[in-house]
Amino acid sequence: MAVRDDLMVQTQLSENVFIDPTKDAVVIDGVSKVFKKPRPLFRRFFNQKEVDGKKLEVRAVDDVSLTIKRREIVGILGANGSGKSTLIRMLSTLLIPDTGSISIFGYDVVKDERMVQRLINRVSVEASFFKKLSPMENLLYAARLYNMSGAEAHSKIIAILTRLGIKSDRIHAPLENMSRGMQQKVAIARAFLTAPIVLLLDEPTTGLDPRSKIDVQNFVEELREQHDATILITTHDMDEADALCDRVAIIDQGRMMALGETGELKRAVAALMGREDPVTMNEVFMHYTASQLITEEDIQRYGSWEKAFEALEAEREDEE
Ligand SMILES: Nc1ncnc2c1ncn2[C@@H]1O[C@H](COP(=O)(O)OP(=O)(O)OP(=O)(O)O)[C@@H](O)[C@H]1O
Repeated sequence: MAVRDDLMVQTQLSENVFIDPTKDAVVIDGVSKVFKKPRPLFRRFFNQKEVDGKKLEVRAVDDVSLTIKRREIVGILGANGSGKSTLIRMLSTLLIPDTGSISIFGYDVVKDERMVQRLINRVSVEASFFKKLSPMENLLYAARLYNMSGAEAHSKIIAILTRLGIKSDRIHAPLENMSRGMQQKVAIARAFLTAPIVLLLDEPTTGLDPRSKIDVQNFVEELREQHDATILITTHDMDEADALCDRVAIIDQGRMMALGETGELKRAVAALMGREDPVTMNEVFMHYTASQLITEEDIQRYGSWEKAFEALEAEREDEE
């Protein structure tokens, strides 16, 4: 009887893949990841933590906590090297957190690695493909790995690639002849093919032209509507974050600096800047990733938010 009750709250997604849809899709709890920088052998021998005053460790992700509900689209925003990809890699079981825990629908990324791998799908620019083969051949290969029948896969592949704006003559031509942006679309198509439960998109629209960007963004929204997908997306494009994400997390040097709906964050930063109109997402980003958070005191001291920002950034550059 207990087993039956259990099954009632579980949804079977495919063979041996069950989720409890009432659980949070992603729970990141106090996660950190430190990388060691390469150092000369004799320094390793003496276990030095610094060389010429420079740290030999990078705290890529520093005590990050974030809970994402099913069907949410959450953006991870941060400058180059702020730790976005490291976080995504830990979510997708490619890296193990040093401290803290991550679960996907209650499955732990370390203990239940195999189940997590079935629930998530990561798209990144480093996607691996057989470059001599066409998009169709590459995607049929991927579909076979997911036990999809050839006929079902074929029609789905045509629909997705067409939807992403890839012309039919390109679908059967070698991938190596396609531009980087086009290849990225094929990587996105591969993730969409299997209608993942949790989709991790690592800078999916970087390098795409404006129309292609919109194609991808619309498709991401469709995926949520039609398949109840939960989507975590890293991007440098603030307009994209604004248009697509229910909430954004801003990270800087591995630390979570802000989390909230874009409108909420815009109003909060506008209030701090003493402005009536909401500020732009670019301004929100600049505010939370400035060398230090700009406080009301700073604004009074320097005369305006902009002047305080410039002064504090100049201080940071001097220190570096
Ligand atoms: N395998 C690794 N070994 C050592 N250091 C690493 C490794 N991977 C990442 N780092 C360092 O960790 C920090 C965070 O890197 P990460 O790639 O997560 O940043 P990011 O926000 O994704 O950057 P970008 O926007 O440029 O892709 C950087 O300082 C980077 O140099």
